[in-house]
Amino acid sequence: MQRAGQSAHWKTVHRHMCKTLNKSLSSSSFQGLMQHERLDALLLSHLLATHHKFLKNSPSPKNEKLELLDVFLDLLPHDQPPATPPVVEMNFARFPQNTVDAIYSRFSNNNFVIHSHLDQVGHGIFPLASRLFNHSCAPNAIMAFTFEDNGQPPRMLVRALRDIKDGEEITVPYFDPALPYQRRQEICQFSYGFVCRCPLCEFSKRIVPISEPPKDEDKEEQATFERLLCQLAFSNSNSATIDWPRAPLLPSLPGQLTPIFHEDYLPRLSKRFRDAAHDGPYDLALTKGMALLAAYMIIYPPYYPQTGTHLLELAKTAWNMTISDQVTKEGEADMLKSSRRFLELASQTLAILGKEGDEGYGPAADCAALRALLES
Ligand SMILES: C[S@@+](CC[C@H](N)C(=O)[O-])C[C@H]1O[C@@H](n2cnc3c(N)ncnc32)[C@H](O)[C@@H]1O
Repeated sequence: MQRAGQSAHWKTVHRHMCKTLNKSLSSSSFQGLMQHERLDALLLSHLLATHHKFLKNSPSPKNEKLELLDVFLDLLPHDQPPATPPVVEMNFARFPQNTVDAIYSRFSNNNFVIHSHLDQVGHGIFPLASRLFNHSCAPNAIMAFTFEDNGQPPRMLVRALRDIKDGEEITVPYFDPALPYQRRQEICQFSYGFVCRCPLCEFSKRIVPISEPPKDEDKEEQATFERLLCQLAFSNSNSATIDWPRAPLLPSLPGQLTPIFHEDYLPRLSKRFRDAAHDGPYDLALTKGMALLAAYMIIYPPYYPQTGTHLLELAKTAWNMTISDQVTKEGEADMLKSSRRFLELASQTLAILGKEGDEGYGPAADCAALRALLES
């Protein structure tokens, strides 16, 4: 059944693209595009090939594919899409520029990144979501995706991160809100054609240019910085009793801590955490991991998926500490409590994202495996 479907699809659409595809993909104009523009070029060309085929052969308004294209063309266009849309060369005459422009101006504006456990796996248009959900870097909901193993496209689910009041707008993140401010504004402006005025962007706008974070060589300055960060995010220093902040932390962020928004800060800190969590020493991993968790609690809303996956890594690191030779008997009991608490918060958080298609692997399975170890 699936094979027959694929072969029909090839006849209708792929043959228009594929004969010239290899030549096109190796051309200097295609190679000069950014990674996401290449993906857009392929998707856009596919859409144009579909449009071409069905308009040419079946102009009846009852045609299902044409109706889908009508839905697509009814979406909000980008005011000023790039002058030259990226298009892969195809096996038929050039499209009229106004057709390409009409499609492209709706294309990037309504594209969503499809992810599985936060790894980007593609782009997609979901017409209902495209009509309903605006972006915020301080969203009250997230998008999750489910993947069925039956050749059907992924399904998008929108899940609330907290109670949403009657009449309050439901907003989702179109990209990772922890990206540097300038990068976030570029994506909003160039891909979607708007200026983001969410609380995180309004705050970020006031603190540019952002001062440099303490350097790795400045151990003392760095330790003071991380202590301050944890004091702001956690009401006490005991990792076994940490919780989500009761109110947003951003408004009370002192000036000394604004370097957490510097473009180098999060990538450097998460690398130091990952390296130490992998190779040890685990006490260093926990110090860096707590500082990173504190930064996430300031930047992301509570129960945000990225914080959930980090909490899971912290739970694993605390468990590894208990079975290492770095810990005393008393310290071991404390680390077990911390690991349980990290795992509890991680499980609550990742439950909101859901399984994203996995069975037997992925964060849900990791949580179950660690829970079994902690209960043994
Ligand atoms: C996926 S659509 C969202 C639904 C759209 N507002 C509609 O009415 O069809 C994306 C477009 O909505 C607008 N948009 C999304 N988030 C916005 C925001 N935070 N501020 C202003 N405009 C926004 C932009 O025009 C963007 O290109």
